[in-house]
Amino acid sequence: MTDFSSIAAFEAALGALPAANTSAIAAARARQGELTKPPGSLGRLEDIAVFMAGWQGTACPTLTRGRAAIFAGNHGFTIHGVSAFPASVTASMVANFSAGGAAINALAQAAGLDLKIVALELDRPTVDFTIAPAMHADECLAALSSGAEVVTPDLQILIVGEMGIGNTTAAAALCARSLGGSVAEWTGPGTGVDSAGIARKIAVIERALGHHADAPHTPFETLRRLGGREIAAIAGAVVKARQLRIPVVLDGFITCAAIAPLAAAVAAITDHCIAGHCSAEPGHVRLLNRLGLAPLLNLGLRLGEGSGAALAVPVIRAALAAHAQMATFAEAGVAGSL
Ligand SMILES: O=C(O)c1ccc[n+]([C@@H]2O[C@H](COP(=O)([O-])O)[C@@H](O)[C@H]2O)c1
Ligand SMILES: Cc1cc2nc[nH]c2cc1C
Repeated sequence: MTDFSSIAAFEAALGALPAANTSAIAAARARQGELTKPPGSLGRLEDIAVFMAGWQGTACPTLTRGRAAIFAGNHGFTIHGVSAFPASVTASMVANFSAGGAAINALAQAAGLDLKIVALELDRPTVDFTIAPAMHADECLAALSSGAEVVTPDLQILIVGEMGIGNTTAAAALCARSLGGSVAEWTGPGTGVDSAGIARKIAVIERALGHHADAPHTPFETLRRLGGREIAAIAGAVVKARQLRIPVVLDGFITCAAIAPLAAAVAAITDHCIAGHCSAEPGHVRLLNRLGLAPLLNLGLRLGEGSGAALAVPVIRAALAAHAQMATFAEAGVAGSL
């Protein structure tokens, strides 16, 4: 059984996003006001505890069952020389994930997360989007469903990450198409191309946007034409997580770009999302601003693999520990005001 077996099913899911539990939010906010600290002094930690309360539907949320889901895909437009690495690295890195040797293996373990790697037809790259849609509708639906399938109801948080040589080019195209602005504003070095490489990326994206200019501006059509399998899988996972009221931690530029087409149509799609970090890829800070998300960390990462999102999980867990374990003014006998 696939979750998104038709375009209508995906659009219906996007049109019926559940909201957080407002009474749990009010109870958690009230508890924050009673804890032994000046009001607001734990800054974002307070907001995180209240956010988690809203999605778990309880005043005192916990975080013991989290999953990092990393989606991998290959892109047809890599023939145009848009990455500092060959497309074969996508499959090689998937083997490295399976062997336990990648950054995300170490960081997921350090964060106490279950790690799930989903390689999406790496032997069959998407079509070069400068000449045709990257995916057929059924391929895009299959990718959306692959993302949804990793989201099980037992999870208390979902970390999304990706691996796909060339995918900063797809991400920039999605941002330009969904959010506007010049292609150059969304285009950066990715894995480390030089200024000539960035100029090549801009030219490739402009050709793609020109080719698809008359297509409908729906989330599905934008993902299908300009995205990739790993990108559509992330979109599917984020929507499925929302249906199950599971909060999502987004990683870098590509994971955020995966939801840009959704956010352009349904701004509330980010309500259950936390931006784990701000990537060094220059378009990411611009994209976070457009999505209305403030990143938890800013460590100069530009790796992908869900690395920055996994790093944010211990901060979220610490926010819940403070929320659950601190004494109230009444319990500690501390004066709560003048
Ligand atoms: O997460 C990010 O912001 C990020 C920024 C730059 C590169 N990446 C990773 O590098 C790959 C894409 O870079 P590129 O140069 O091949 O487009 C892909 O596997 C991403 O996971 C990821
Ligand atoms: C080695 C390597 C590891 C990666 N992890 C995510 N994107 C990547 C790109 C490269 C090139």
